[in-house]
This record gives sequence, C-alpha cells and structure tokens, in this order.
Amino acid sequence: MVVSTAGLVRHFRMKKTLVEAVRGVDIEIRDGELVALLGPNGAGKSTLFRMLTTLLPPTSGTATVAGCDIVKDPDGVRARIGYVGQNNSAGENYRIRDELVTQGRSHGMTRIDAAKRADEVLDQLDLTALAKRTPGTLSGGQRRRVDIAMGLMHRPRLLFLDEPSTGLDPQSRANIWDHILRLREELGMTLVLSTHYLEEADRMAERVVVIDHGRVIADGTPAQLKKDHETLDDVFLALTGRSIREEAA
Ligand SMILES: Nc1ncnc2c1ncn2[C@@H]1O[C@H](COP(=O)(O)OP(=O)(O)OP(=O)(O)O)[C@@H](O)[C@H]1O
Repeated sequence: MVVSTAGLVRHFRMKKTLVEAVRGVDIEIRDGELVALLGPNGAGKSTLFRMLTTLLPPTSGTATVAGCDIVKDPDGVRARIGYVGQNNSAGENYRIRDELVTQGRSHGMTRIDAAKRADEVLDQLDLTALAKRTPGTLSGGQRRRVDIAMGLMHRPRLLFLDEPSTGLDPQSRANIWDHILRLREELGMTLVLSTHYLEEADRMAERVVVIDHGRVIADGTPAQLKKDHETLDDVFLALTGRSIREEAA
C-alpha cells in the first residue's frame, strides 16, 4: 500500500468549541491508483490531505505514506510525495522556470539538475512557451498547471492534488484533467485528489472515496457505488439525506 491510515483523527479547538474535522479515517491506496476523495465543503478533505502530506499532525491515529510514518518520519514522506494545494502557486513576481529551479534546489538538486528537470516538467505540462512569464500574468488554468509542475520537480511517485479543478472554467478543467490522466498513464504515478465535482469523480477516477463529516461513508469504483443509483449524488443522498450538488453550489 502506498497510503495506509488507521483511525486518523484531527480536531481543531476554536475558542470553546471543538471542531472534529476528521473523525477516524481508515483508507488504503495501492500503487498506481487514481483515487478521488469526494465530499461537500467542510467534509474534511483538506484536513485529511494536510495530515497525509505532513503539514498538520494528527490528533490521533496513524498513517504511512510512501512507506514512511507521517509523524515519525515527515521528512521521508515529503521527499517521496508531491502536494498541490489550493492556491499554493509560485511567487507572483518570479519567472516560472526560476521558481521551478528554486523548488528543485530546495529538494537538494544541483543547479544543473534542477534546470534540466524544470525544462522536463515545463514540457510535460505544456508550459514551455510560458517559462519566462510570472504567475501573475497567467490564466487560472495555466497557474494550476504551474502548481502541478512545482509538485513534480523532485519526481515523486505519489501526488496529492487538493481540488485541482476548482474555480476553473469548463475548458480549463478539461485541460487539467488531460494532464492529470497523462501523469497516470505515461508515468504510472499514484494520484490522490479531492473534488466536490460529482461528474469529475464519476468520469475520471478509478476509485471514489466519499467523505462526509470527517468520515468515509463509501468507497469503491464509480460503477460499484452506483449499482443501485443513477448518479453519485443519488448515492450521497441515499447515504446522508442531503445532496452534494446543493452544498457545493
Ligand atoms: N485551522 C482550522 N481551525 C478550525 N477549524 C478548521 C481548521 N481547518 C479546518 N477546519 C474545519 O474543519 C472542517 C473540515 O474542513 P476541511 O477544509 O478539511 O474541509 P474540506 O472537505 O476540505 O472542504 P472544502 O471543500 O471547502 O475545502 C470544517 O468544519 C472547517 O471549518
């Protein structure tokens, strides 16, 4: 298993109230899978991602990611994974290629290796023509591709993408998906992404893990999940009495 969690919990204390963002998650993800975590806003997807990528320690429970324990060996996890967060793009005023080189250097690459690798990822994400531009001059979809390029610099085998298509117009969303699927097909990467777009999870993911109120409430291929229903929203409605579509709107 490339990701394995047991009873993962994360609470936040807000003044006197306790927010139970993640309430005991057990997930196993195999090498090479393309998994979508689907859930409405506030379901706990980002919190789960931030724990798996070692940005946030769990309140309790354990997880190993790419063979390393997230609490005991966070450096090991970070060396082996890429993380594309929401809006964590490169600095506004630096050229994209320079940002990528800096990213590579922060992973311990020599300047020459980082420059070579930057050219490779620019090519993979169709960004070569934009290499000298700054993120501030790019469209939303182009910026998202830069975010992905940043996450790929150190050649991780496992990439976490937090809502990679949120906020993009339909054409840019389709384009981002083309690139995500290419990473899967051409490089055989394991991809774990979160989304609240039902249709995307349904059409693109091999496996969908449905999260609600900090818990996994369903887990399977889209076809398995929909065996008694027409759409994934019907599945969510049957399980919770609510519609993701309405909550995401
Ligand atoms: N730093 C924090 N302090 C307090 N509460 C938090 C914090 N981060 C997240 N939460 C709360 O934890 C719950 C889960 O949030 P999270 O961002 O993980 O959900 P999500 O499924 O990623 O939602 P979205 O799709 O909107 O990003 C929410 O109730 C949120 O308000």
